[in-house]
Amino acid sequence: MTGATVSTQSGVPTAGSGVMVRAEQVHKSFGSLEVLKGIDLEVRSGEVCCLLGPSGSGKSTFLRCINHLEKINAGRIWVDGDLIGYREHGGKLHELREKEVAAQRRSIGMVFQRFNLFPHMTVLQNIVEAPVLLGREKKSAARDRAAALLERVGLGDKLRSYPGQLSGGQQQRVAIARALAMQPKLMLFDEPTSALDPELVGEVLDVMKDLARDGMTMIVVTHEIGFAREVGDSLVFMDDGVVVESGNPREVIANPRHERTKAFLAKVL
Ligand SMILES: Nc1ncnc2c1ncn2[C@@H]1O[C@H](COP(=O)(O)OP(=O)(O)OP(=O)(O)O)[C@@H](O)[C@H]1O
Repeated sequence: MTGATVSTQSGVPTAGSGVMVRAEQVHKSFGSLEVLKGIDLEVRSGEVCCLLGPSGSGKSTFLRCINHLEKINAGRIWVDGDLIGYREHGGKLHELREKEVAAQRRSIGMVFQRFNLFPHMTVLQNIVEAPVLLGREKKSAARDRAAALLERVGLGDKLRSYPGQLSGGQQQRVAIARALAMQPKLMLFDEPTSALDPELVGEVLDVMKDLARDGMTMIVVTHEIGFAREVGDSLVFMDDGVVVESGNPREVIANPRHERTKAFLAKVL
């Protein structure tokens, strides 16, 4: 989209306006496969948005577009007033430089289905490494904060353990602490509990509930309907690259308006 003319829209979100994420007509294709077909979505600061939908509907791709892991083909995404991937200047869009992209990515934490921890590093090193590598703070300060974050996710006694010595639920909690170490404005969760044994799901959801209570803005791709109902401020149901319906999670779950939402909920409930 470099050099594309910017349409002068009213109501473009600015930093501190209360809108953390706005997506407008986001399109994404892989070759001839159109995966996102015009996604519109807004998440206000401090809200938890739960993204539901069948396999292949484009949920992960959408999260990856927010976090620069994929590049959109058309549309716009703002995070806290920053246009993702682009800068507007003289009525045109210009692609951000690598450093600017890195800065945007640092403000967004992402937790994946698989924890992707470094197996040869201790839990503490796994968390300290990113902020130190990025030159954000001295190692001693980063270690103190990492230890406090591990305490927060209930792993204060596992600092010196290696990932292989932990359960899946504990590893996922380390991954959450690692994402928080960058002090993100926004947390994206891509099916954070779907690789876990059922008895470990609750401990990860509890950490996420705690984050939500503290006012973290979160977009959560999940099939945990109970979590969406209890914690979600909004529920967005996606199918085949479009938002089919969205609203208050309790209302959508109790009274889905669209047949596709009804069919999906009937399967997962
Ligand atoms: N890098 C890629 N290259 C080609 N196709 C891709 C790529 N990433 C995703 N896709 C395709 O895009 C479609 C949507 O995938 P995506 O992972 O976003 O769906 P999803 O809703 O998150 O599904 P799931 O719940 O199974 O994770 C799928 O058909 C997938 O095969």
